[in-house]
Amino acid sequence: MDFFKILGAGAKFNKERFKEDISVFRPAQDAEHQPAPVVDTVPKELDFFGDHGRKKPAQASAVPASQLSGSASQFIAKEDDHAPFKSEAEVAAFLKRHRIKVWGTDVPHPIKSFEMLCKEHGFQPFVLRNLTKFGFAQPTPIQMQAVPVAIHRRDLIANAPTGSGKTLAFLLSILHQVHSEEKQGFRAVVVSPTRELATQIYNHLQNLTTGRRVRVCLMTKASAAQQAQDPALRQKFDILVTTPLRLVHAIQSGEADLAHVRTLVLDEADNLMEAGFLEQVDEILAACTAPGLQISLFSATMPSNVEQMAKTIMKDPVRIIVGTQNTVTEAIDQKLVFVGQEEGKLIELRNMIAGGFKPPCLIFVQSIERAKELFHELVYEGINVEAIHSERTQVQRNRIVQKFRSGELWVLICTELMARGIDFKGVNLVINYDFPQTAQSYIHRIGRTGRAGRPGKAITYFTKDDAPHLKTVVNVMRASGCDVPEWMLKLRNPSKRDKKKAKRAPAARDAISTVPAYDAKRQKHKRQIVEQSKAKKQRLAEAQDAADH
Ligand SMILES: Nc1ncnc2c1ncn2[C@@H]1O[C@H](COP(=O)(O)OP(=O)(O)OP(=O)(O)O)[C@@H](O)[C@H]1O
Repeated sequence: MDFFKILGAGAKFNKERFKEDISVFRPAQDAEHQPAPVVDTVPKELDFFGDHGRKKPAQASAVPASQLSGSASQFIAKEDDHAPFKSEAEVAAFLKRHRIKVWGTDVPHPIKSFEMLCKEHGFQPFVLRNLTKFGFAQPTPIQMQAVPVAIHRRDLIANAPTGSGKTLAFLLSILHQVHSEEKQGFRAVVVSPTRELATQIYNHLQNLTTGRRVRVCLMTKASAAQQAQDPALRQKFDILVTTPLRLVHAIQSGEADLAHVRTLVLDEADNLMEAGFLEQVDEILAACTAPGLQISLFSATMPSNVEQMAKTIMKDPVRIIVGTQNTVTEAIDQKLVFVGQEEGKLIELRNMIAGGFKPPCLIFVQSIERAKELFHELVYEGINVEAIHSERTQVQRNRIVQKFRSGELWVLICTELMARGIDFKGVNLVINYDFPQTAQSYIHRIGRTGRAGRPGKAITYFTKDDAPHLKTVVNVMRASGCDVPEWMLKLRNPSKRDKKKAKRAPAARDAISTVPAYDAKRQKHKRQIVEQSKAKKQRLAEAQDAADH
């Protein structure tokens, strides 16, 4: 038990040590003068995704650190920012400076600025206008390299940290492709794992197409039904944003026709290529029958087996990695907190709330049931708290997301549903109330904070039952530049079997409750009855709403 007490000291992030990592998600001018990267291959002990020994990319040549040191002028656009590259050596130095690594044949040169999109790549002026209008002044490193690769219609595997601007990277290349008014129906499709993320991508796209007749469809039950009734409507859309299941239903029922699709983007690709989604992705690929389909995969995590699988559906892909693969941005202050037993978590959380904390805050738990339990514990704490999970209706989910975005909600309890891709600006704190089941889950969950260069904090609670899996998170912390105590590094990595088991099902845990077990059971039963009746009322109200419209 003493051993675990020591763990309570946690591990702290060393900001000084890895401060150059911030360049991987800041727009270009921030990154311009960051020091050259030190790590090009993943050390064996940190190789939790099995990528050890990957060769260095050909393009990255050494640049003297003296040429890269920062100064106040790094925030001022330089004259030659819009000028084409003069030599391959200049390209290599540029890539190195921005911690961009590229693999592939005949890789197109990166862009130095958004202006280059119009000057060199034939983008229409409205794109630049809208980028400026919505505050995108300079490309981030992933945008610098992924956009030219995709507009040259090369298949692409893009791996960059959470919050580093991957969405804009794939949306810009789609806009380049669909600017003509062909009206053939969907020419580009973006698939993302959740409705929330699809909605966010759709909204982003709406902003970027302001003032243009590019028609974007967010596929919902209602929009699919509309298109089923009026096939002519389908012809009017250029870009489709959807989740896999919704799209497969639409394909099977004839509501969606992907015969003219020339660009397919899988966002959170490693998630989409996991068991639950893989069949659906196969079906979507089979429905894209146009010759020369270009496929792009984007994610902050890309395990090597997924990458191997992806390559079987791609032609001569270009692979881009920004920063060190499968790590977390330096902007996030990561901490592990030992809480003893399950009930220690609630004590720790209440202490933190009583001591004052800086909202907005996201709290991740491992199941819907636990999200409900924690909500009932926190609802009387005097903080504005809500819980979001897949049992809430879509209307409720939209309303909660909107309230959290507006600051009306301070604390949002969520399941894995919200772990990927969701961009809440300014989340200050992520708490892993339940220990994440995989390294990917940890990276994506805590990646909801520390986005676009903003600072953030992540706290992960662990009990003595989580100890065998502790090393999974320790490895990510270490690879991201945290100072982790020596003894933590000496912990054994979980075995392959343990990893598989953890991935398959979350750990068994006592209910989240401050009342004795028997009372808790009775309270839970009462709560279930109240919730069922509330849900019924909500469904009736929504049905009534729909009928009124
Ligand atoms: N060039 C840019 N300049 C300034 N802000 C940007 C730029 N590109 C993107 N952003 C902002 O950065 C934030 C994160 O972007 P985005 O959601 O695309 O991250 P991501 O890399 O897809 O993260 P995740 O892996 O979590 O999905 C967003 O708020 C976005 O508006």
